[in-house]
Amino acid sequence: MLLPARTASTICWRCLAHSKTAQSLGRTAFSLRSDPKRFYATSSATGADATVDLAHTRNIGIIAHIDAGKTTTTERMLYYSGFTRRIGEVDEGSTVMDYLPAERSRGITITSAAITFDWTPSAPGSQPYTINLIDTPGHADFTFEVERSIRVLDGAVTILDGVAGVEAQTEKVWRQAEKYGIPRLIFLNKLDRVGAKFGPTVKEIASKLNAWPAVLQLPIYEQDKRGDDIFRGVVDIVEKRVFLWGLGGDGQKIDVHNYTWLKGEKPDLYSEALTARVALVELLSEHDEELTLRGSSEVVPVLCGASFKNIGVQPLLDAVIDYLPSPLDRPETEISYDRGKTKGVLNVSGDRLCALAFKVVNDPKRGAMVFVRVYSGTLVRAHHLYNTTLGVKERVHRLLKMYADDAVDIQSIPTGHIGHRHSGKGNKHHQKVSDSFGTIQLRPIEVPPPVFFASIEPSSLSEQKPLEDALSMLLREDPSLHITTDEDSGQMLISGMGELHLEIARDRLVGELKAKAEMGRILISYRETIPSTSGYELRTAFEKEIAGELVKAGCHVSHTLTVDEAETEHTKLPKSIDIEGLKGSLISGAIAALGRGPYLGFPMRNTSIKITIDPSKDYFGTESTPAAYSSAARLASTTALREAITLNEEGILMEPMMSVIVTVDEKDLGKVVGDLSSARGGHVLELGGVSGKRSVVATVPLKEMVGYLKHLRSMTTGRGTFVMSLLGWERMTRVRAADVLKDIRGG
Ligand SMILES: Nc1nc2c(ncn2[C@@H]2O[C@H](COP(=O)(O)OP(=O)(O)OP(=O)(O)O)[C@@H](O)[C@H]2O)c(=O)[nH]1
Repeated sequence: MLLPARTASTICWRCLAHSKTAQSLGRTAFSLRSDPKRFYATSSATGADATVDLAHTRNIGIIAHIDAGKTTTTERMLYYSGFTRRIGEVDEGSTVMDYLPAERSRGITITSAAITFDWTPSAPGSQPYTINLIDTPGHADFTFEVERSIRVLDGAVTILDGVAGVEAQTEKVWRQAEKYGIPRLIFLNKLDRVGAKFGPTVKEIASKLNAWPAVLQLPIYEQDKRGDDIFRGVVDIVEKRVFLWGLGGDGQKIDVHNYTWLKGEKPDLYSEALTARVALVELLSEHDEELTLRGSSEVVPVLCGASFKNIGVQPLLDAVIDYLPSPLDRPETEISYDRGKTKGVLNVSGDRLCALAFKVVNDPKRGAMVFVRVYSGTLVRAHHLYNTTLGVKERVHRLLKMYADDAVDIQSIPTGHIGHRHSGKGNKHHQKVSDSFGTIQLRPIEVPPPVFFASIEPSSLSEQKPLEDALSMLLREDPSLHITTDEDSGQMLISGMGELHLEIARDRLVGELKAKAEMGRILISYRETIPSTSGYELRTAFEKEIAGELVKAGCHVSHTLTVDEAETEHTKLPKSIDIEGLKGSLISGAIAALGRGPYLGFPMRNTSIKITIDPSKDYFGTESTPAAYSSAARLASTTALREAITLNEEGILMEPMMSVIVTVDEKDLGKVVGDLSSARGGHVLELGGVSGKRSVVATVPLKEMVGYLKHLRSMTTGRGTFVMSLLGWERMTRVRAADVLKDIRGG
């Protein structure tokens, strides 16, 4: 059987992208839609940018485990496309994509940067393509950042470290991309490193990523004078060509040979290439039809190279064009709506503007910038939009095309494109409009619960306001950071996904946002609950002078061990009472009490509060205000919860339990398993992996995982890696809880 010609194979691969069926959809932090009543008619106006040909556009992301080489590869892409004049290096802190000072100093990506550049594929007669690229972070603390970017992409390049293979965080981001139906291709990087293994890594792609690897290239090595293997280039299985890169150059000079050369120079590799081609043809013929029918199997193109040595990046860019879909190739986007009685799903299409604001970045020069992906219609400068999250009408002040931290003003962002909206001077001029749309959700993501926290304090009283402003800016950028203020002491607590997450938040607050503040020790964020035996009821009356007026309210509270929610129940209320308003006040009071547990001030879990009002016993005088009812509910709830835990202190603290995946060499497996299960109190659930590299899946309390990376490295001579994610909270024994108490109180 013959492999289809280049165009035919491209079409075949495109079918693959097409075949991704129903996409998940949902909630978003913020989505935009033109106000159809007034602005629909004009929203299809075009600017210069609206003419961009969608078939010649790719919206792609670069995803991988930490340090696989995402930024290094992206910097080469920018260089070969002519976008930059010199290659930025992670190790020198000179990259375009990692432009934040915190990123450059640590050599890691923290926030997804977006960039637009053109690439003309190497096939003769090719037209230029526009690539909108997002480089995502690899560290597990920033998984939320990856997810919110992935959901707006049409395709992703997954980078693997040729020595480490498929690492745990790669599996995680791979599954995230799968969730949103994003077609992927794989770039097997770092093949220049000693210990790089092409074949075993391809096998790992099949076993760990559950994908069918379609090997499109094979690596070529040459021996130097000392007999060491030097990575020189790739054999292109599809085009039947050989690409060799000059050593030490900028990667622009590529020697191209045909198979006759390969047969003469490297007969073994030649026969491997023939076998690989047969395997590729068989794989394609097996999956081409099936894929469209089943849509569940994944055939993934695999390419190889060494970005740092400037090898393999140009063919990778060609592959992005050939094998990843354009916005036109993607299934129609769906939005779900909920207007109370009517709920449903709509396809987004036509001229009507529908865009998703998927991220906010505070630019030191330009202020708040909103990343926007347009799904239908055209986003035009100076037009008005309806913000479905806030229920307000907004004017588009400026539109920009971003080049990492540089920007160019544009008139419009057409369907299928990613751009930036300058958010103007906040929302204060936005006009509230009646919400005829109800709740509209487009590709929702969940903000994960924080598991670490620290106190944060201004250096002086006068710095309080600037600190609060800086924090609100940081929170706008990163919804996985949370701020809570202790109502009694006024102390602010910042919480987030991990130690690194909070350390970086601190560095950015003090460095970039110039806040004069101190952050306390980073501690684990526990949860509180009530004893399993408790069933406590309390009636409370609230009487207080607020702004010179005496206000009164009362209610009756009971709580049970169930799920996290506050319930209210009211009977026989006088007609004059606004039940809905009252209910809201009581709920907000109860929620405030649940947000700050009575034991150590951590949020409550698995606790339900029931509030009942008896008009014959509780206050309903003119002195009763909503604020008074809210305070009464808070007071009653807190007191009832406090009473419950003094009756029985056992098991009222809950700790985060983590799902941990550790990857180690075979020889270190025993040590690592022993350490996890005995020293750290974990449960080892599964041992996996083959050919010398093994993985351990375990559940371990987060408390025991603090500082684990350092320990793992010392146990495994630096070769072990791990990722973890939150599994849930578990009640702590009295002994473990006592340790926590001691630690928090500094005893
Ligand atoms: N030998 C070798 N080193 C590489 C290669 N590609 C990247 N590196 C090095 O690997 C390290 C990590 O590279 P990055 O590009 O920062 O990796 P990343 O995936 O962007 O990392 P995060 O953004 O922090 O997740 C740097 O020291 C690079 O110089 C390669 O092909 N060969």
